[in-house]
Amino acid sequence: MTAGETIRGVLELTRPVNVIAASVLTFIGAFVAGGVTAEPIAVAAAVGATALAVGAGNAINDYFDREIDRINQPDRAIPRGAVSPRGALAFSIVLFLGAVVLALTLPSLAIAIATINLVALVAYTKVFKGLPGLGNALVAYLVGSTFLFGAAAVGTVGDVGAAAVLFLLAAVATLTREIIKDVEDVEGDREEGLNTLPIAIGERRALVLAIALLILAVLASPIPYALEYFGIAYLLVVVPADAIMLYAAYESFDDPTAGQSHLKYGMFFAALAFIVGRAALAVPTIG
Ligand SMILES: CC(C)=CCC/C(C)=C/CC/C(C)=C/CC/C(C)=C/COC[C@H](O)COP(=O)(O)O
Ligand SMILES: CC(C)=CCC/C(C)=C/CC/C(C)=C/CC/C(C)=C/COP(=O)(O)OP(=O)(O)O
Ligand SMILES: [Mg+2]
Repeated sequence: MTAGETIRGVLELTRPVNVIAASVLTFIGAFVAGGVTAEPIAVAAAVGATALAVGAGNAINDYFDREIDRINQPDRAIPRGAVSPRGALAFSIVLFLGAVVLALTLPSLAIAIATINLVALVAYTKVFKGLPGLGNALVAYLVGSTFLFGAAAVGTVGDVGAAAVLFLLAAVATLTREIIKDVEDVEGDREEGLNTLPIAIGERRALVLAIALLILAVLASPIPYALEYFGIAYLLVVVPADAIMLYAAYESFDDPTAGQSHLKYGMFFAALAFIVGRAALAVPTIG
């Protein structure tokens, strides 16, 4: 294994796309709370803590999942031999420590959220992942919590309503995708004795539950506009995002791999709608 292959493997452990996406969500939380210009250092610390925490959580997940991934995802860094299990664990610990250092510079509510999240990230794979629906719900909470964390980092959760609505929309959409991902991973999860939701209630029932949850989130997606948290530009972006997410969930009945992947694109597009919607409020002509 060359040094370049090892470095690529280590970076891969963090799942950099998710690191960037989750960091953007934390920034949106601070943005919606109106604190980005007032508290730029705190926003930077919160975004940095999120990035390190997500990288750490993904790396420790791959460390604990190394045997499952030999079945489900053999091309991942540890099963393909690019990174040793011990190396992955050590890397994760360093990232977790960095997240703690940055989080400790923030207000107490943000520190409390970070503490809960960091413990959850360590515990997820070994404690919650194999419990039907609970592991999915924990990941959904973690994604949604970024909005609360960003708002808390700037010293105010602002209008709690705005952060709470974004929390719920992101959490429910993530819960849908996590269930679909578990349908995709049924073979390896069953080999490892994990009692995930699709294994507990059946793959089709799990997919029906997943799409039902997403429909609820899509029906609720105009709320940020209706409550005037976001401008009309939000609707122009979130409606196509909703369509992509609904199609992806429907697609999952035949192809959960394609469905969960396309659902992620729709979710990222929805996150863009949050940014555009809030920015539009600052420009009265397109508010
Ligand atoms: C209806 C509506 C408007 C919903 C809002 C949807 C929204 C904005 C969701 C946020 C999704 C997002 C940007 C998440 C950040 C990326 C992330 C950390 C996802 C969770 O990762 C766990 C996942 O199991 C990792 O698997 P994979 O993505 O395949 O590596
Ligand atoms: C705000 C702070 C301090 C932290 C935020 C933490 C966030 C946003 C976490 C997002 C979710 C995340 C990174 C979870 C880590 C565990 C993980 C990778 C779950 C999914 O893994 P598996 O269920 O094993 O499925 P795959 O490994 O096949 O993707
Ligand atoms: Mg895993």
